[in-house]
Amino acid sequence: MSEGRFSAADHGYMAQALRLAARGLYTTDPNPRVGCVLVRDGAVVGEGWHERAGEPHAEVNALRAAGADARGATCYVTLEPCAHHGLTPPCAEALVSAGVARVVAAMEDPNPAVAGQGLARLRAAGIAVEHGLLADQAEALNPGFLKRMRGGRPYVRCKLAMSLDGRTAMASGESQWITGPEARRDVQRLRARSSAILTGAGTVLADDPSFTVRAAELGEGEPAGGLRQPLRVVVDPHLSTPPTARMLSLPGSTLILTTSDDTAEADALLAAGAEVARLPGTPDTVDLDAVLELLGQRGMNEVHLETGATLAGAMLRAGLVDELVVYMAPLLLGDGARGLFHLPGLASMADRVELEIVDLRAVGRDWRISARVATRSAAAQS
Ligand SMILES: Nc1nc(O)c(N)c(N[C@@H]2O[C@H](COP(=O)(O)O)[C@@H](O)[C@H]2O)n1
Repeated sequence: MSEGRFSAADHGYMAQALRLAARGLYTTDPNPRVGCVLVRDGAVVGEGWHERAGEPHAEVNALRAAGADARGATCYVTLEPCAHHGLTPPCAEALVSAGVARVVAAMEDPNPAVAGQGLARLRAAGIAVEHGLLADQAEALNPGFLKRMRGGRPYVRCKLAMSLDGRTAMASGESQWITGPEARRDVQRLRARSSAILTGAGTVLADDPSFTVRAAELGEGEPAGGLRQPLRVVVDPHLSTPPTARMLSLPGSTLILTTSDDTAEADALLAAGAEVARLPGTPDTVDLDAVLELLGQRGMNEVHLETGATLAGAMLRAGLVDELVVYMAPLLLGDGARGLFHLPGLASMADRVELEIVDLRAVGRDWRISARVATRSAAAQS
């Protein structure tokens, strides 16, 4: 739907609502990031954003701020107001009760519990309702929530760091530190916005990573209410993660996904604080479709894939990666050093993986390249 029918003032207020929504970037999971602005007689009378699941939605926070001034106001909201009773009551009812005159939503909510019913409820109450203003920006705020609501699976962002000659580590495996401190801080932001960090047992064995979000490195101050730690998920067909792995003793939870039925190893991991789940696959591989299916069922929106060339290559080949974020450092690591993806069987140009670079920027002394991958579901639609 064309955005041309909206005024410059409409655009400005929706842009303000989008900025408010972004304040929930690290905190709203598994809920979407949503912002709301109430305007009456050319003045903002209330604004709000959704901060945390179980707490008031953006519209309710804006209505509370506006009080009686909400009557006759226009509500600019970045996602269709909800119509259902979830953890909180329906926002559409609250907007009707407050007497708002017009609602402009950036986009419809694909949550099957909402899906147009919020807008319909407002229209039924005689409120002027429009949607489709700055919809692309609203969509970009919540890639994981929207993908999960539409298809049940999370959005997968694969983070990689490489030298200018495309290497991730020396042949010996030595890899610390390819990128500079600014890029590492940027990675903390990617982790902090994610529901889960997905890795392979090979990475756990080689690097003993912590995979935590650390307030001191995030560089944005700790959100009120504390930092949310993404769920750490290890793809581990042989249950080779040691119970002494560093991540098991750090804040947050760890889920080990395996095809092994070795109960002694599973019990040792359980005793160390991990959760162990069995999935389909072979003795040497966990079915990666089943991994994403499970994470979607568990309400994971954005999955941050931080792993070695084997799992990264398998995810890419299976069409399960939505976005690559590659940090390129001004270094040459030379022959014999390791590459980004293990892609066996990619033999001819017909097998190539197509990417679309959507953003390129300097991060400290490094470059960050963000690229969209043609995923299996997108390829099937084209
Ligand atoms: N329009 C709108 N504004 C917000 O601030 C929201 N958080 C949502 N979320 C939608 O409602 C569902 C969550 O409802 P509860 O918090 O459990 O009541 C979420 O799945 C979205 O569909 N919408």
